Amino acid sequence: MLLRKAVSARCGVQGGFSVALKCNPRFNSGSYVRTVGAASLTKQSATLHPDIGKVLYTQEQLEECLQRLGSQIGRDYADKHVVVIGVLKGGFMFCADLVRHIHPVPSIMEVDFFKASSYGSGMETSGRVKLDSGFDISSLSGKHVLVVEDIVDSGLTLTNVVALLESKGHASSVKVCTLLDKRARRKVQFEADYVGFTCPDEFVVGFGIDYSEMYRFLPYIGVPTEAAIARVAAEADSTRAARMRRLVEDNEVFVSDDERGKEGETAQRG
Ligand SMILES: O=P(O)(O)OC[C@H]1O[C@H](OP(=O)(O)OP(=O)(O)O)[C@H](O)[C@@H]1O
Ligand code: HPA
Repeated sequence: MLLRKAVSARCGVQGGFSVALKCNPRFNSGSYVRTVGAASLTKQSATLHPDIGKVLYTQEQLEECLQRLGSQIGRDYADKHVVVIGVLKGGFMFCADLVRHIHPVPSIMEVDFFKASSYGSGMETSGRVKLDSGFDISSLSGKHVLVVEDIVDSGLTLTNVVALLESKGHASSVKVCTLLDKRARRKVQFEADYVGFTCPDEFVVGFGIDYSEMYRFLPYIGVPTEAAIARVAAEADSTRAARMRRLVEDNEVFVSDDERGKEGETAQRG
């Protein structure tokens, strides 16, 4: 029989983000169990990452949001055959959590992922959206598609994704659920069907959302400090520059003076 001796611990992070945790000593090195709600809090939830200056949405707020969206979507798709498509990479965590909260469960619910990327390693959209060519669009025919995204910013990614699914997918319907809607940044008009939070015009990370591939793992959403942004940009620059130098030294690529200039320009933008 398991010895269930729960030890309460109170942990706090910036901005009143404070949660009561229970730690089961049987699983020693800090296996935390949440005192309320269904999802488990990890040790990370209780500790603010040093690169994060401000938490915008705590794990508890995200949990409430998942429950709200899960009920809305469950109601709307109750008797339908739905294919939930998470947009990679940023949508991986939100999509995985969302499907577990959809209630009632639709008649048939498939889950798939689709790679779309436009930000490269920087903080500004490149405006060019690369869509994954390996995805079998014909499999969507006659089904209801729900695209799940972490954030709508300029609106370019989802405009392209939805246009592609509508023109080539022959789905019965295509709707979009986004965790964050940063309306102030729109470059094209785009309205999501389900929105978690309307997000302020700040560069956010966490819960799947990255800056130069960093911070996707955070269980909350926050804003990185200026020092962290500068450090990560410098690291990305030196990695890119080192890769370029290696390729040139190994004679694997010929880089024209023009291209060297562009590389420098990209590096400055981070
Ligand atoms: O509305 P938009 O301006 O198009 O921005 C939104 C997109 O930007 C981010 O993806 P990113 O290109 O950074 O790729 P990732 O998902 O692999 O992180 C995010 O995950 C969205 O897909
Ligand atoms: O605020 C953001 N953070 C990270 N990636 C993004 N892609 C669009 N907006 C953002």
